[in-house]
Amino acid sequence: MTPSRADPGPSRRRERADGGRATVHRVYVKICGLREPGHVTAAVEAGADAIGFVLTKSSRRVTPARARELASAVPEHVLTVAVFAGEPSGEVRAAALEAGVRGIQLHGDHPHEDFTALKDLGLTLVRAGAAGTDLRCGAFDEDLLIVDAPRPGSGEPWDWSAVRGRPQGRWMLAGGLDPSNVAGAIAAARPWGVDVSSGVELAPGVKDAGLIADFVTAARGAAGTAVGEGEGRATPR
Ligand SMILES: O=C(O)c1ccccc1NCC(=O)[C@H](O)[C@H](O)COP(=O)(O)O
Repeated sequence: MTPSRADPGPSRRRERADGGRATVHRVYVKICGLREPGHVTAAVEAGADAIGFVLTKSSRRVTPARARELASAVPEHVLTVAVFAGEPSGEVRAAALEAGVRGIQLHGDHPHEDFTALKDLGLTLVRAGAAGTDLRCGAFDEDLLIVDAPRPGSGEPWDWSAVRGRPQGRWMLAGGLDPSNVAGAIAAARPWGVDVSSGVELAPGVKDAGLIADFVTAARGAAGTAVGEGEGRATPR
């Protein structure tokens, strides 16, 4: 992984009310399930770090060809990710190459071997699962980890605070986030980044540019956990 792809930039030192100094980490933001060029532009202009295209069974599904079309408009500094859930690694490989994305997200019960089988592509690998999975980013040789609700893409909130201090490394919180609750969720779970789909939609699969901008602004107003400090302590890849 090229560091800039998933690098949130330098943490800032902020003066605390008691005169001490706290490190404020710029929260990494991924907007998932995009299907329209206008929404891709909205996410890029809002300052998203990563954009996801769902290539698995979902109301948000796009074809690899459509994902390629959408990804072609995304600048280099924004990570483009193809999302899969349960497909064999050979199928994932072919679809991701056709889509021309820079990252692959495997959701759910993909075994370690699937990540190993895709490693030679040189793409950013993202592992996603619910809180019961291994919460160490890198445990499956992945570059980024998403800790999600039991039903991905459902928009259902869960007890985000339950994982506070448990995941290690570059991990994103997901599941039921929206512009109104993302700052509270970040305060509760102290993730390195956040990922959203339903919370920036008007209806399943229908994104809204205003909600995307509101979400990025709200997330960026919150202080995330820098990897290697406090609850986020880990050795990132
Ligand atoms: O978005 C989907 O429809 C989807 C379907 C199957 C596997 C994964 C899917 N989405 C993956 C994501 O990364 C979502 O952004 C994440 O689950 C959060 O979704 P939401 O609760 O809707 O914000």
